[in-house]
Amino acid sequence: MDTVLVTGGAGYIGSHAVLALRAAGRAVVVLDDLSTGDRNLIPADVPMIVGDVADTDRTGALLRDHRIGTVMHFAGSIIVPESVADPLKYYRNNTAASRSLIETCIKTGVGRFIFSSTAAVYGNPPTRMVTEQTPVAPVSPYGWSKLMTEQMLADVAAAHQAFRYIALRYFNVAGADPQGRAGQVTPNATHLIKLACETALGRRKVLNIFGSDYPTPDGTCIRDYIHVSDLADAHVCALNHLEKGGNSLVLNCGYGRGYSVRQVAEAVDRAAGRPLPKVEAPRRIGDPVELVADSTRLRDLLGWRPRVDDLDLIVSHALAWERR
Ligand SMILES: NC(=O)c1ccc[n+]([C@@H]2O[C@H](COP(=O)([O-])OP(=O)(O)OC[C@H]3O[C@@H](n4cnc5c(N)ncnc54)[C@H](O)[C@@H]3O)[C@@H](O)[C@H]2O)c1
Ligand SMILES: O=c1ccn([C@@H]2O[C@H](COP(=O)(O)OP(=O)(O)O[C@H]3O[C@H](CO)[C@H](O)[C@H](O)[C@H]3O)[C@@H](O)[C@H]2O)c(=O)[nH]1
Repeated sequence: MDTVLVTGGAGYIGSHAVLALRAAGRAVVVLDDLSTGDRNLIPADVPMIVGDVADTDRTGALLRDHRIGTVMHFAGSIIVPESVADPLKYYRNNTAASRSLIETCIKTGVGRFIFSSTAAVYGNPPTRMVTEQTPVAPVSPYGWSKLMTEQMLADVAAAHQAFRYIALRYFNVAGADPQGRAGQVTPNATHLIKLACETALGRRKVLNIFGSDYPTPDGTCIRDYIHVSDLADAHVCALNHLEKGGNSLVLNCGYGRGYSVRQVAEAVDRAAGRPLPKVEAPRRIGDPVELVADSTRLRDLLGWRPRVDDLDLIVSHALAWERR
């Protein structure tokens, strides 16, 4: 079996994909510039090249030398408000860097590509449940930078028969490896479950609840939180699909049910054994009211079966990681 290249493999989600690939018996090589990642998140015997995916000479040599058959492309910049303040960083490190990497794949004959996309491509969707047919309408440069990469992949796959891809649109990724081998280290992360756990451990004074007047049962926003290990498994399913000759796909990744900000905070209270300090704050600009993934296609087309679909488990794994 061919080796899999995991770009951004020293980051939060990529490191869990490395663990899932190894558990599936696959050979893996990581390419990461360590701008936000950490070498310690991946097993010591996984080869890691420190470099930028946009460095075409180095990446081309890597693809050839390691006989890479599939690229899983996690590397990128991920902070939505930062993308509003510095859009060119996102069009460089997400869109342009992905263009370079895709071109290197075409030049070296790598025919399978699995891409980390995002629910941010939907912007503020008109319906509660989001299917892959829901119109895309990003509201941030981050969302656009990812949608442009999806479009490149579709165009390149149409032009080159030997190239197939799967774009996985992640909803809210959370939790940590149940065995404590990896978790979120991303600096300046703005994610609710990470911040709530940091607050529960006294590293932050208070958890802001951004908006409590939304048209939802408890007034706070609703999201579909997917355990990072289940998401990592979805990548192994995607790899199997492409290796069996399956066609290119765009797939939502979530569980299909949502929790409110307050419900998440209460789950952190339960995991920590005491209530964390919370304060009601104004709405955060750009937040959609409710984002829940219809993940029927992921289940039906890839045979994905979640193993940790439980908010209390997600939160307890995230808290255990923060305590480490
Ligand atoms: N975390 C989420 O909730 C979420 C949601 C949707 C999509 N995504 C996507 O998933 C992917 C992984 O996100 P994450 O949460 O693991 O973030 P992360 O910051 O932990 O990981 C990104 C990794 O990529 C590396 N990197 C960044 N730019 C690089 C470059 N040019 N060349 C080589 N390496 C580079 C970083 O050092 C880091 O290890 C990203 O593409 C992100 O957009 C994440
Ligand atoms: O301290 C906080 C942090 C977040 N929230 C709220 O919690 C919900 C979830 O917020 P996150 O920042 O955890 O996640 P987002 O839904 O904003 O965005 C995440 O999911 C998106 C896809 O849906 C993108 O992929 C993006 O990269 C990723 O951060 C939102 O209503 C937000 O307002 C708070 O109330 N307080």
